[in-house]
Amino acid sequence: MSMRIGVVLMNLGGPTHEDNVRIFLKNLFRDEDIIKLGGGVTQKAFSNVISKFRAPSVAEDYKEINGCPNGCTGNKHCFNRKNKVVSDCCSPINGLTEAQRRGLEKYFKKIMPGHEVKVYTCMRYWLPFADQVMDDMVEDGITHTVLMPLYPQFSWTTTGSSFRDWENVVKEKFPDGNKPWKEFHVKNYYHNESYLGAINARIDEALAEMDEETRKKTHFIFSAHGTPLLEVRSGDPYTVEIKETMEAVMARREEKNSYWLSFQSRVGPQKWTQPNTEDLVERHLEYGIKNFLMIPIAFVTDHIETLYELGVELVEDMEEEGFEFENYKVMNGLNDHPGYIRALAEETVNVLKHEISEGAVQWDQQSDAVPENGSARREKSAVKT
Ligand SMILES: C=CC1=C(C)c2cc3[nH]c(cc4nc(cc5[nH]c(cc1n2)c(C)c5CCC(=O)O)C(CCC(=O)O)=C4C)c(C)c3C=C
Ligand SMILES: [Fe+2]
Repeated sequence: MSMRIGVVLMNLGGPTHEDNVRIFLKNLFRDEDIIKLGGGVTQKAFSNVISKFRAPSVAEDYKEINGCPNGCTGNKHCFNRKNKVVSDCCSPINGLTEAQRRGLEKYFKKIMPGHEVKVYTCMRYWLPFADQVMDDMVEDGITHTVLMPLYPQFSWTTTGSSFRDWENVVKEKFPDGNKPWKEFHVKNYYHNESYLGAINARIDEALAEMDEETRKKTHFIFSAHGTPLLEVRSGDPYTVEIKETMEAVMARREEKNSYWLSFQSRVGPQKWTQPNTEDLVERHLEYGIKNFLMIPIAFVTDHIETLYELGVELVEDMEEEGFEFENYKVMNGLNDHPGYIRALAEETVNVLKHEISEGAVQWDQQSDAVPENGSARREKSAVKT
């Protein structure tokens, strides 16, 4: 049987319509990897109540940053696409993850012309779920599966949760342990040079829109989704990996702007990782610093946390408190940046290195992440070209 590779891009997903914001949140709060209530009836009751309570205000935020204004760009399982609904309340994470899927599939056609590589998206809290993805893969005759988290840093709350969910569905679908493919996992890839290069290219794009004087006085705020401190104490590597990512990005820049790390999107009463992004910006403003480049560091697409929380809410909150910015910019998400797509391809090839013959991959030099005149240095690729 010839080899058919399936790469599964695992992400969180987001609601595609106002009517499913509540169900999306219910799915999220029911996940015992994210809210540690042990599953069972307590967790179920909690997720019912909290999702009902939270949905109306979260729906308003999604409306503000709607990712589906001209018809749905999401995956083939998208509820809107099937019913030809143009939603005014769709998370951009859906369409942008689909763009990454298409970008990677196209890239594989170029670099592995002798192999069939299909790319799928698999969302944890909204369509398509693992169950649907596996049906598609069986239909496509996949023989080798690579589980590729769209989280460069490992956390049990994100990648860990997606892997666990996948494994549960595999057990249900193939109870005799006879799944029709060999499976490979990518745990994290924050050291990947193409990934780091893509972040630096996005930083350069943002700086290129400023005059030199503004550029020099711009402070970089690397903002990551926080986690409860309890996660860190119980050994979740995410926070350390986030810090290492930031240092690796900065180590590759020739011009060193002042830079800081903070955490956003706190949910619930528990203590979360510190400092909080809004508090850190406020502290800078109090010192008279008024120029910021916000760098969403744990996220690989634009979505509610970057576009709304950083792009709208933070500025409104600071201005309400009487602060003024001279220049405030949020870096664009990596989305389908060629460097990020290449990183995903490199990590896929790396876990399959014992399965594919030498010379099967023809790396494409032109899709390198960093433009010649970028201020970031390009390091040698981690994977031989
Ligand atoms: C990228 C890393 C992420 C980590 C780590 C993470 C942990 C984490 N998240 C919640 C609760 C919520 N997260 C929500 C949205 C959301 N979370 C991430 C990423 C991480 N979460 C993304 C990319 C998104 C946005 C999805 C989109 O549609 O745009 C939400 C829903 C929104 C809201 O109600 O505010 C919740 C809730 C916890 C509790 C947690 C760690 C324990
Ligand atoms: Fe989250």
